[in-house]
This record gives sequence, structure tokens and C-alpha cells, in this order.
Amino acid sequence: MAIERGNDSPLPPTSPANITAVTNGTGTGAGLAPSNANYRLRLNPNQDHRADTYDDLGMEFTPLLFSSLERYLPPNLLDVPRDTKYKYMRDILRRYSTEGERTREQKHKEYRQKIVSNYQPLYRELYTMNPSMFFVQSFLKAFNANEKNKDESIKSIMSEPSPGVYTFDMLQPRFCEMLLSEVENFEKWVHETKFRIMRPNTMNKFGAVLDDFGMQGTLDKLMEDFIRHISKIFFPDVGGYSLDSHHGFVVEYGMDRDVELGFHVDDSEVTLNVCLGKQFTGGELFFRGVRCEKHVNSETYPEEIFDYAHAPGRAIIHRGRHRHGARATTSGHRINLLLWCRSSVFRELKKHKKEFLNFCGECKREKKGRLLHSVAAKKKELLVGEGDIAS
Ligand SMILES: O=C(O)CCC(=O)C(=O)O
Ligand SMILES: [Fe+2]
Repeated sequence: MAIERGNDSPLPPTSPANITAVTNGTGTGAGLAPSNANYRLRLNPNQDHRADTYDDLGMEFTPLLFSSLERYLPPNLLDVPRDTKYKYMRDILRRYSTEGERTREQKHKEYRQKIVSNYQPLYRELYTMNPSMFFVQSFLKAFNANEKNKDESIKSIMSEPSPGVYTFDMLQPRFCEMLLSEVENFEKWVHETKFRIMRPNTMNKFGAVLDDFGMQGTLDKLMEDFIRHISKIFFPDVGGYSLDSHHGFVVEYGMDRDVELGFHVDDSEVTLNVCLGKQFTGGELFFRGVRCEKHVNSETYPEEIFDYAHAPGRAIIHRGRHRHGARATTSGHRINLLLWCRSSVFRELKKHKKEFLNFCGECKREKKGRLLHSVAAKKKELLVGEGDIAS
């Protein structure tokens, strides 16, 4: 699977040429397609099927991938024992991922294991999802609504200051403080032990990957129980309903840290970005329209220009392909929590759809242009026809 690698040179926000596709550089974006005809999958998922959980079987591939893939199994396999389904899906995945990728994933697992078995967390309570401790009342209330009203209740706490960008209050101040201290504690440990850690992505030189020091379970829950629901409502065109893996990290800005972040797209379908604090000036995000791979460097239209100022505890959520960057943090320290959420199913489906991707601003324009053109041609044809009749 080809993964775009980011380069580290920031670009002026007004000039999208050679925009950076920023990745975490581990090459773990998965895709699913059996190359062998004996292994069949359905084209469309069975949305009503309640998939099994595979948490205890996640040695080779991430367990969420199995739950997500299960809905694509042929009907006669949906209700067979879990082990049978597991083996069937594992064989498909093995055909798809290369030996090299599997070795890289194994190495990454060992790297995580080494950290987790040596690092002593400061706040154990951060390592299990605890909604009432993490989230503000409005957010909790929106998600506690009964299933019938849930979409409406989630929509009611969201603002959409620019098309495709949503903001909402999310994290409690105490939770932000605790997470900041935990990250500081982790960095202190890294410094003292001289452990060589991987930075969050190809553009940030500071910050830490939360998944690498034990928070993967918490962030899995955050994605599964909250972000997937939000994304299902607002981002169905990029597989928001089928998010099945994530990359969770914090980024740190200040005069002695990363100062700004160049214009880029994320290696995600949906990105959640929450400001944790502390005190800072600057650091605004700038957005410049959503683009597919083909149009990533195309021009920006005035209606796509949007700037956003971070505030502690407040979240912003957008498509990963929404071009953006962060302006310089001019004083103090800004630390943000990022969750890049991915859908392997969407990535696979996208490969088969070569043009007019629904989410891309430029594809939409092209589509509209062609439609207008064909309507005009049809009109002309009809007029000529009428002329023939009249003469
Ligand atoms: O600094 C920010 O708030 C944005 C970070 C970001 O866009 C990213 O890490 O992908
Ligand atoms: Fe980003």
C-alpha cells in the first residue's frame, strides 16, 4: 500500500502548490481486498449485523479491523463461530498485506511494549475511558439521548463556522490539566532514560504519540463510542460510519517547541483536534477547502477560506482531506490532542472510484461544469431541432 510521506517544509497558506500530505510515517493505513477469488466479500456491508469483538485476537492485525470487515462477509458466514470468521478474514488480510508491512507492524508493537513495561503513568485513571470524568456536561448529555433522538441531540451541540468544519465544547478543564501533566511526565521519563521515541508525524518535531504509551484503549473507545457517531452524521462521504483505526497524539507549540505547522492534509478520513491549553497567543488554524489526491494543489476559492482560534477544552472536527495548517504560536505554550481517524473500508472503496469524489471541492466544480455543459449542448440540440421543424 502506498502511503504518501510528508516533507517537512512549511508552505505559505495562500500557495497550495506541493501541499504536504502529513503521515505518522509508520505505514499502517490498511486496505482490504482479497486478491484470491476463493475469498469472497460482499460489495456492501450488512449494516444491521452485530459484529463480534476480536480484542483478544489482535496479535497480527488490529481487532477493530475484524469487527469492521465482518459486515462484508458473505451471508452464510455471518453466523458461523467467531474462530471461523476470524481465520477467514485473517487469510484475506494476510494475502493483502506484505511480509514487510507485517514485520514493520510487529516491530512497532514491540516498541510500544517496551515503553508500556517501563514507563510509570502519573494518572492511571486516564488509561480507561471514563466519560463523566473526561467530558463536559453538554457533550455527555448529547450522547446520553435515546437512540431515536441521538443524531439531533448531537447536532444541537455543534457549530459549523465554515462548511465541513464543526466545533463543540468537549473536555473538562481538570481532564485537560491531568493529560498535560501526564504528557509532561512521559517526556520527563523519555529525557531521563534517553529513550528514542517516535514523534507524532512527519511534520512535528515535538509532541508524543498517546497510543505508544498506553492510551490506545482509551482512544479506541473515544473513536468507537463518540467520534464515529459524529462522523456518521457529518462525514458519511469519507466513510465516517466505518472508522476503524486511529493515530492519537499531542502536538506542542511555543517559541522553544514547534512554532507553526505548514499547509497540509492529514493521513486520516476524519480528524478530531482538541486544545488542551495552556496559555498562549496565536496558533490559529487556517483552512483552504477539501481536496482529493488529484486536486490537492488546486487553487483556493474565497468561500473556502476560514480561520479558527483554539480555546482550551474546545474541539474542532474536519475531514482529513480538508487542507489546513497552524499559524505561529507567538507566546506561551499550546498543546493539542489530535485523533486521526481512518476507515480501511473507505480507503479500499476509494481505489475503485477514480473521479468525482463527493467530498472534493474541485471534483464537485468539475462535475457541475460538465453538467452545465451537457445541459447547454442538449438545449442547443433541441433548438436546432425546433429550427428544422419550423423551416
Ligand atoms: O496545531 C494544530 O492545531 C493542528 C495540528 C494538525 O493539523 C495535525 O497535527 O495534523
Ligand atoms: Fe493536520
